[in-house]
Amino acid sequence: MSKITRPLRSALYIPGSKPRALDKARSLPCDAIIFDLEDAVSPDEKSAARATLAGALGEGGYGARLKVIRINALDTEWGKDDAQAARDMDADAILLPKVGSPADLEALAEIVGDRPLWAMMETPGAMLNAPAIAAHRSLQAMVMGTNDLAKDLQTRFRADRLPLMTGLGLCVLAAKAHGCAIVDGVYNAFKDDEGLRAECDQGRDMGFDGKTLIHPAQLEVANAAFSPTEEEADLARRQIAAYEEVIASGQSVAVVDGKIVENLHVATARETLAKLEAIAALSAE
Ligand SMILES: CC(C)(COP(=O)(O)OP(=O)(O)OC[C@H]1O[C@@H](n2cnc3c(N)ncnc32)[C@H](O)[C@@H]1OP(=O)(O)O)[C@@H](O)C(=O)NCCC(=O)NCCSC(=O)C[C@H](O)C(=O)O
Ligand SMILES: [Mg+2]
Repeated sequence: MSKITRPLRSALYIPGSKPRALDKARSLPCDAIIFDLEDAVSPDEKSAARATLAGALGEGGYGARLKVIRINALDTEWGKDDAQAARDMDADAILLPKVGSPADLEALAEIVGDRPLWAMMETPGAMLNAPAIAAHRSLQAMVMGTNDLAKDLQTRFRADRLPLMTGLGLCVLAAKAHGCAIVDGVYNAFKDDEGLRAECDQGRDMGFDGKTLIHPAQLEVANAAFSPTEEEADLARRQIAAYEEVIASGQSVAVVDGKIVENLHVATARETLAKLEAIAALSAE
């Protein structure tokens, strides 16, 4: 069971320094907003961005969207001030970049208390320490930082992300083992819908809950890719019905479309329908 039960199909980064984008986000169809104080904000704008973000969150208006603040790492000149400021802002979680071990999360927890934490998974060390990071008591979600990971691994870009697969897989395993949500990395070419769709589909197939995004134009593709399809919903309903029928007749295995359906498949089918309901509830707000 995941520590976050609401949909996380789309998590849009918004530079904390851009009032227009901060305002626009109040009407965008994203499941989560990552208010960024790190890479999307230049060094000379860092402290002004902190104040701008505090103002925007104080004003509110972000509705049911999950609000996450990405601070700078604690070993930077801005990290501690960011953490103290974020502690007092109206947000659902604080996202720490460049997490290397649970000690990094512990250092943040010392400043922000029991606020829920998210971790950027974006270094080779983080991939190797993923299970220990996922086990931290305050951690609710992992976010892949595929740009930083590719940089540290000195990989070349490949559409199939083969060089990143080991890291992505390790983080998915660690997150699932500890009930954390996990959101895939960004797709930099924000005008390339086909490339984005392919990467979202790959992430969905791997078990990611959703995708981090850098531009509003990417929302529709990600929301669709991480929503159950009509065919999946129809199959789920038929599996549940067929299984209930065989159980009533004293058996334990049904067959639907030539494939066996056991209690574990029914659990997945129920999750599919629950996810659809959660998405519908979000859209209705
Ligand atoms: C990529 C951008 C710099 C493009 O900006 P811009 O040229 O302004 O785009 P548009 O003119 O097409 O914008 C149209 C309108 O949409 C608003 N907008 C744009 N981006 C966003 C956004 N992210 N959230 C909300 N609203 C947004 C504009 O304000 C326009 O609005 P309006 O004028 O009212 O029509 C820009 O999109 C951008 O800065 N994106 C975010 C970049 C970012 O956050 N980067 C850091 C996160 S990624 C990362 O760090 C990766 C990770 O750590 C890793 O290691 O992989
Ligand atoms: Mg990064």
